[in-house]
Amino acid sequence: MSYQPVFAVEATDLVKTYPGARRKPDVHALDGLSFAIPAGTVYGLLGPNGAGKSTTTKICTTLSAATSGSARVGGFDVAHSADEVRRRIGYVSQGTGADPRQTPQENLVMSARLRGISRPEAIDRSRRLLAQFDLADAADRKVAKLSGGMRRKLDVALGLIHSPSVLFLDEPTTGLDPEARAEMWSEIRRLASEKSLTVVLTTHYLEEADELADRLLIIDHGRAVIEGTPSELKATLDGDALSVELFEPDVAAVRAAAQSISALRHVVVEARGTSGRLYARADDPAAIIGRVISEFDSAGIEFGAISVSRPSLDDVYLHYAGRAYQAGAALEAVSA
Ligand SMILES: Nc1ncnc2c1ncn2[C@@H]1O[C@H](COP(=O)(O)OP(=O)(O)OP(=O)(O)O)[C@@H](O)[C@H]1O
Repeated sequence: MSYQPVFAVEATDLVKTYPGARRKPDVHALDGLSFAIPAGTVYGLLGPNGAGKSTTTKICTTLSAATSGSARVGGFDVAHSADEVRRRIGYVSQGTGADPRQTPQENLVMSARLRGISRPEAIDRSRRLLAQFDLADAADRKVAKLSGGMRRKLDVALGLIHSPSVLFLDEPTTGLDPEARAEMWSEIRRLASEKSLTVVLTTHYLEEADELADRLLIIDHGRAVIEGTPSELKATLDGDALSVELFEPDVAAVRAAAQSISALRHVVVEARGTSGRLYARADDPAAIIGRVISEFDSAGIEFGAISVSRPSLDDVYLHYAGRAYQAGAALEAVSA
């Protein structure tokens, strides 16, 4: 039996600074990021665009060097034992890795041969992977003719051709239609059931991380925001979520009106142009909707739909990052 460390990936104080373009300041893509990924799990690296997810993946897959800090994959240091690390990992990047002029079968066999696998073994592995990913019928069609979902599945199969112990999937469902996304989710769930494989899943979809990850790390501005299982993270939040749609909001007035309702906690008001949203938490928000309506009416606040929900990862992100997940940095966020 091959040795498998307790943690498939361990990163300690990773810093990555890209030099700024002409006269622009340096970009601090990673700013002291640490995490440990238990072997045999699906681990989600979750964060908005530009959070530092791809940079983290590139360092862990030896494609980029950290400015400082260290990372170990499969027990080997990425900087000092890059070959050992490469032998143990599969990496499925955001772009497709398959040659569009070749068939899936040819791509897989070629990839296996490049890894030093014998031709009969390469053919055998490629057939097995095509069957596993439901691509057997497309095995002899040119990749250029395949749908986006089929190509993405082929990318994942290519990442597995040498039987790695850690598979890095960088945004595997970005650009896929809902049907292809659902299919990819079930492929990832199947991979998750293979205890000898650790999957590091980079995503900016909260729902995807919630659905697939055993544990997840929320990253923002190159720093860890919070880490845990999706249910642990949701359980850290007290009460349910109340959200109110706002029209032409006066942020200070909305905040004052919300704060006058003592049952509302963790009030965040965001505004962009003529629209905005109030987020708050309460033990029983449905019971205080009437109070919200009367306070807002008497303060002359224009509002639309009011919704109440159980804690979700959106709420976790809002709570720990201080702003709504979908909203960009351009939003004016005020928390209280
Ligand atoms: N080669 C580079 N040169 C300069 N800046 C870079 C480079 N690569 C990434 N960055 C910057 O580093 C930061 C983190 O980027 P990174 O691609 O790691 O984020 P991400 O979370 O993967 O985002 P996305 O979801 O958009 O891929 C961003 O500000 C990005 O613009």
